[in-house]
Amino acid sequence: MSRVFEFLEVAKSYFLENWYSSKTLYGALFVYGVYKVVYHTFFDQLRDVPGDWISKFTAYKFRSATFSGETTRYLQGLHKKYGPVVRIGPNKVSDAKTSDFKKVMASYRFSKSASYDGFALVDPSIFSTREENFNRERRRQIGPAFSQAGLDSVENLLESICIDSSIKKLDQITDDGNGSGYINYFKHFQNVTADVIGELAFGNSFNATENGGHEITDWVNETMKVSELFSSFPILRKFRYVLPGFTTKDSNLRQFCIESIKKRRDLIKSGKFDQNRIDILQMVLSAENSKTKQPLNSNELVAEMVTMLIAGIDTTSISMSWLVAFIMLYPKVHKKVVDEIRTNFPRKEDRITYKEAKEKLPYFIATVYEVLRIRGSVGFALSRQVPKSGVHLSGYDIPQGTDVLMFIAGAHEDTQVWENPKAFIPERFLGPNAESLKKDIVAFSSGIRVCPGKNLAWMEISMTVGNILKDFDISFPPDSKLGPKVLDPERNNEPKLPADITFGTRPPEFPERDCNIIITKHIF
Ligand code: HEM
Repeated sequence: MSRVFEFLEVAKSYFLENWYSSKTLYGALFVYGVYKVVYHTFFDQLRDVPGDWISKFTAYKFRSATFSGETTRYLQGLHKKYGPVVRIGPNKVSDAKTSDFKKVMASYRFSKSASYDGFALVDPSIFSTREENFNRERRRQIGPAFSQAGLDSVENLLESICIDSSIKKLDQITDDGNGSGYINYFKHFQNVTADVIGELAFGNSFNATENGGHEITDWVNETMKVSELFSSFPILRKFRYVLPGFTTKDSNLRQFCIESIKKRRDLIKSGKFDQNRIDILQMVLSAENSKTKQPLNSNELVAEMVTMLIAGIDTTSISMSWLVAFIMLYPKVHKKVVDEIRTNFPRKEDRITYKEAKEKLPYFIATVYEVLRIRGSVGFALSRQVPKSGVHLSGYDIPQGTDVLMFIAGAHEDTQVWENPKAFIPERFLGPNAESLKKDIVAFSSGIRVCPGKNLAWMEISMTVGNILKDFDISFPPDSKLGPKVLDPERNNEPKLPADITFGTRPPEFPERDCNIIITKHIF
């Protein structure tokens, strides 16, 4: 044994003394370079997939776009240049074809990629797991909270947040300002959706709408920043248990989850819990781990609760924000939406529920669809691993093990599906093809891992925005840098939109600058 160590020592000192002066290193690098060029030219199975030359060797450009919030623009640019399937790394392609999207998402054969590991610094959850059985189990356990029966059981709660608290807050602001006042709609919507998730996944509203915010949104943002860092630089995951702030183990967020679980358990024990209420918290508390046959332990519970915060708050509030942004920038659409709402709901005391919006407000619903298409709230591409059999996507054979990134914003510009995809045209969802086009919206993904919160999100969006447009006139402040007449040459001289940034979701980049509006009480 000691001989082996002796040999290693000698080899080590030889290397340390000679590596810089020796030609060996340069020789080795040269041979490696030649090997790489020959390999990528003749043998690489992705060699025919178009893309920037450098992407054969490194995903650096994609990673740096991800890190700087430019993923959506970077991928859009590549697809414009190279077509529906583009290489973005030695082992990665991005795909912007709707039919490919549906094919890949249809089954568990394409599992989520390793980039989902460590999501939100919690244990695997319904969202981050890459295992079919785990995901199936969680979807079965939590699913009832998102079913029609589940949503019906919390409908009153949802109305009290998305209609009553929201309108009450805005009434206060306009009352203080003699009939009109300023709001930041981005912040307001974030508060409303946080309160919804507070009720459903934590058992109590966070009262963010009433109080103008709740620290939970800051905790979530902090957690997500570190989580994004891990996704861009996976090596950092190895340090997560030794560096402060790199785990939720002792965080405020975790503590908050544990306290909420305790409160719900106490409520159940005291017999005061409404047994008819089927909400997310109740579903995770009554779930059991199929291996241990035990209820979920605290790490598993925290993982699901934190996941719901992240999956449910910003996605929905950002969609509401883009909806308001587009409506305000397109006066004809604005007028049509408001006329439709106020004709069907002519009194202050009328309340627009989701059911009524679907029945009576086709133009408003079409506008929501068009906003989900043209500016969905999820900006990143959903990464999946190609299985053993490989896959044929838009004319390219993609081999096993490749990460295919299914690009939502790209699919929403697929010219085989969407006529004039860059233009904002709600009417496309009222024409003869409307029903089939609705099925081509992949904002909530599609297939086996489609967003379970889709119907909940639709309820929140229609109730919150619909009722605001009924009760208030909205307009740009005089000093606004945006407006229907401020045109953007890069959008074919359509109105300039608030700048956007992608870190998973795709919110306005400067909401404190671009999302301030004046609201004025409508006189009924
Ligand atoms: C407009 C609002 C929303 C949008 C655009 C949206 C979009 C998406 C997308 C694109 C996915 C697929 C992600 C992937 O495969 O990587 C997803 C998954 C998911 N969403 Fe949503 N979502 C929204 C609202 C919600 C809400 C309100 C909740 C719950 C409170 C929720 C819970 C989830 C969960 C748990 C998953 C993971 C499902 C799985 O992997 O099996 N989402 N969502």
